[in-house]
This record gives sequence, structure tokens and C-alpha cells, in this order.
Amino acid sequence: MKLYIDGQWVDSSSGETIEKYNPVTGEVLGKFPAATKEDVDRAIDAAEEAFEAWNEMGSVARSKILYRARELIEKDRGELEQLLMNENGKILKEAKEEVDGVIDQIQYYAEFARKINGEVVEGANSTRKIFQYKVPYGIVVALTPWNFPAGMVARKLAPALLTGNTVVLKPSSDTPFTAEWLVKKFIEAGVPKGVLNLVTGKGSEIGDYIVSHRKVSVVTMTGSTATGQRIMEKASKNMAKLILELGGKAPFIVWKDADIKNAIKTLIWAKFWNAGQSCIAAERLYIHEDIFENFLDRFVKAASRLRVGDPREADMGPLINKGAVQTTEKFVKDAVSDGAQVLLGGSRPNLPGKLANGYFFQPTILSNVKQGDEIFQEEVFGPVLGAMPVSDFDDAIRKANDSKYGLASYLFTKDPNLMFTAFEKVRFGELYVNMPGPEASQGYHTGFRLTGQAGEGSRYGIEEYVKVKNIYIDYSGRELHINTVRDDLVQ
Ligand SMILES: NC(=O)C1=CN([C@@H]2O[C@H](COP(=O)(O)OP(=O)(O)OC[C@H]3O[C@@H](n4cnc5c(N)ncnc54)[C@H](OP(=O)(O)O)[C@@H]3O)[C@@H](O)[C@H]2O)C=CC1
Ligand SMILES: O=C(O)[C@H](O)CO
Repeated sequence: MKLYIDGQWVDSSSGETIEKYNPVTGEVLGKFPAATKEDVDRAIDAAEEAFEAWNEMGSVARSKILYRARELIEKDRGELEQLLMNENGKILKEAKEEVDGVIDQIQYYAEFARKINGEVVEGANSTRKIFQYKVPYGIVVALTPWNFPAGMVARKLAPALLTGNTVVLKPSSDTPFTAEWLVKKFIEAGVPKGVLNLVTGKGSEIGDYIVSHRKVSVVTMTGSTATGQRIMEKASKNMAKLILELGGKAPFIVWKDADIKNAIKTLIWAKFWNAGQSCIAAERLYIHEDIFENFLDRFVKAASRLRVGDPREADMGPLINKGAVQTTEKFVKDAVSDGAQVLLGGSRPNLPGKLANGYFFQPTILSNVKQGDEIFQEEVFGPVLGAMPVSDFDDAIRKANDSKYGLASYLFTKDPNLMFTAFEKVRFGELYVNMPGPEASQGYHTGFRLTGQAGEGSRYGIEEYVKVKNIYIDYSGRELHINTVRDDLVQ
């Protein structure tokens, strides 16, 4: 693999590379370049140089390139699905769904051509006007995560490019090859040189440098809250605009009147989708006390039927890396020492052959957890879920809101009064009522509290990439009378 800078595929200027492991087998999958600060400078300079012409091209011409990229991705989608399975460990159905999402998002953003309009606002009188133009910011740095390595790249590249920005993409070091594959499609589709650049390398080494670079206008990042906070600090040097989609700790409330079968199916999805590695994953289960035991019993039975293993045939694949397995193990251990009872799983599975070295963890369900426990406060990002009985709806909402994160939440009930109470009181960017996620391209993916800033998707999401520029004009042609400037000063 190589870096893509100013229209050229090149090695890192240091020649250094980093190894990437296959999460299914623990074997080395390949190597990718460790970009240096000089490589970053060249990528940013290229993005700066390309900006004017790309902006002048107009949104219709840019959308044609996006439509073409979408077609190219669709044509070779099988390759991308394989890559997602090897690089991320996704099961086949989820890899296919992610590619559907990539195609959908590129199409969705391309459709905004000609639709990002400014306004003409009245001035102090009828011959004065204020033109409010929506213009691209300039250079966007896109830092993408590994959990949806294709979807997140598409969700950042498509709106940034459509609106006339140029981009430097730095993907997660756990999924560089998926990003490379997608960049190739955008290039083949006709993105001009310098408009889109790809640099890879450890965020801990080049991240601070990229986000604090004086030429960068927007930093869009999906990942952990700790990294998001660091980015805020570093990017403040240059006042870059931030779009940060960070951690989640979704509450999943099941009321006593809920359709239990639908709730369990949704919960299986919400907890074990991508092995629990999604920011909208159910992380706290609040069940009405009248149905608590029965619900948990049925949920445990259903989850115990999940097949864990080779992504080509399993229901759930591995975690992303060795560190993620260790973190998940520690969450379970700490929960047990806090008094939790393990109803299912709790450890790594015994898998045969090469899978024995893969980064797998069993679906894990815990009861006897308390609101203040680590397992109910910190983001697990793995296939582990704690459950707690609740009896009063307001109390359930209070507990749900008692989290430093505020992205997704779920509610199962048939009672419209409870639904509307939740619409009002839930302090999360998303509430899924009687249905699963994930978020749609036309929804605005955003969160409260430490989940971040700004958002993605919908017209609100695309407008994060444009700035409103104001032009004031007096076209009367008459002599100006300025209140605080005497007319007789100027003869
Ligand atoms: N909201 C979400 O969807 C996601 C949340 N997470 C959360 O984060 C945890 C850890 O995952 P991890 O991959 O380490 O997430 P990080 O937040 O560390 O990484 C996300 C992205 O930011 C980059 N990055 C890391 N450090 C910096 C920095 N100082 N400046 C700029 N960019 C940087 C990473 O690059 P590099 O990979 O090279 O470090 C990656 O591209 C997960 O367990 C989960 O809790 C993770 C992924 C997605
Ligand atoms: O970040 C995530 O996990 C994605 O937005 C999927 O919901």
C-alpha cells in the first residue's frame, strides 16, 4: 500500500511501514506506510493548491464524479466486502450492508448538487442587500474509525467533496486498506489531483500535527471521546471547525407492554451488530420489573444461539484487535467484582484451527448491575451488556439520561403517552422507538454531552461543510450619508 499525495501513489518519505493484523486469525494481513510530517505537509499543500479550481467547478460537475464513484464501487463491491471481512472481521451480511450504506450515502450527498443555497437578506433599505453565500471551508481533514471503515470514509468524503472542499483523509491504523480501496475508486471516477489525498500512520504520531496545521479549516473525526477531546485542544490553535462523532452508551428500555419478540430481535441486533463495536450499540438494558426475568431468560436463550467464528458463516465475528479483547475481558472482570452475575458468556470462545488466534469474545449478558457501576457508565464497545430492572418510567428516563454520552437510545412500548414523554425527555441525539437502527443518510447523526460536536447525514450534516459568507451591497449609486462622518469633510 502507498500514500496518495498530489495525484501520486508514493511511499512514506521515511520508508517506514506499520503492520496490520487480520482479526480473524491474528496473522499479519499487510503493511501500510507510516506517513511523516513532511508527507502531511505535502498532502495539505496539494489540497490547498487544488482548492480553487475544485470550488470553481461547481456542484453539478462534482456530483457527476461522485455518481461515477458510486457506480465503480457498486461494480466491484464484492472486493470491498471481502476486504471488510478480512480487515475488520465483519460477517458477510454486515459487510454487504456496509457496502449498501456506502453506495446510498454517496448517492444521497451527490443529490445535493444545486441544492445548497444561500439567501438574499434585506439591508437597511431597499437598495441595500446582504447576500449570504454558502461556501466551502477549504481543506478538510477526515479522521475515520475502524468499526465502519468504508461507511465512515464515504460519510465524510462525499459531503466534503460535493460542497467544494478538498480533503486529506487519515484512516484508522486498524483499517487502512479499505480506505485505500475507496480512494482508488474516487480517483478513477475523476477526482482531480490534489483534491483528495490519503495519508496513513499512527494517530498518536501524526494526529496532533495534522489537526493543528494552520492550513486546515475543518477536522471531521469519528472515534473515541478521549481522542476527540485531544483534537479539540490541538485544533484550537488554528480554530478549525470540528465535526466530532464520539462515544456512546445507549440505553435500551423495554416497558411491560412491549412486543417482546420485536424487542429481543432488536436487542440482538443493537448489542451484537459488528460484535458490539458501534457507537449506537445497546450498552445499558433497563427492563420493566414485571417482565424482567422472562425477558432476560428469552434474551439469553436467543443470544446463546449466536454462532461466533469465521465471518463467512458466523452470526458474529471477532473484535478489531488484541487490545479490544483485553479491554472487554477487563470490563467483565470489573463488573463481576462490582457484584454482577454472568448469565451468558464472559470469556473468549474456544475456536478451532487458525481462529484460535483470532480476537473473538463471546456474547455476554450480565445482571445485578447498578447504575453507578463502570459497566453502566463507561463505553464497552464489545459484545457485553448489563441489565437492570426498573419500575417507574420517569426513573427509567432519568437513569437513561444519566450518562456522559448521548448518541443513541432505544424504547420498546406500545403506550403513546410513554412514547411522547420519552420524545420530550430523552437527552440523546437519536431515539429508536420499537425499531432497530442504524441511522439513515437522511437522518442527522449527532449526540449530546461527550458524544461530540456537530453531526453527519441529512441537510444539517452536509451544511457542516459550508460556511456562510456575507456580502453587503448598496447599489443605489447615491452619495452615502454616514451618521458619524460629517458630510463636509469630503469635498
Ligand atoms: N464513535 C465510534 O463510532 C467509534 C468509537 N471508538 C471508541 O474508541 C475506542 C478506541 O478505538 P480507537 O481506534 O483507538 O479510536 P481513536 O479515537 O483512537 O481513533 C479514531 C481515529 O482517530 C485517529 N487518531 C488517534 N489519535 C489521534 C490524534 N491524537 N489526533 C488525530 N487523530 C487521532 C485514529 O488513528 P489511529 O488508528 O492511527 O490511532 C483513528 O483514525 C473504541 O474502543 C471505542 O470506544 C472507536 C471507533 C469508532
Ligand atoms: O459510528 C458508528 O458506530 C456508526 O455511525 C454506526 O451507527
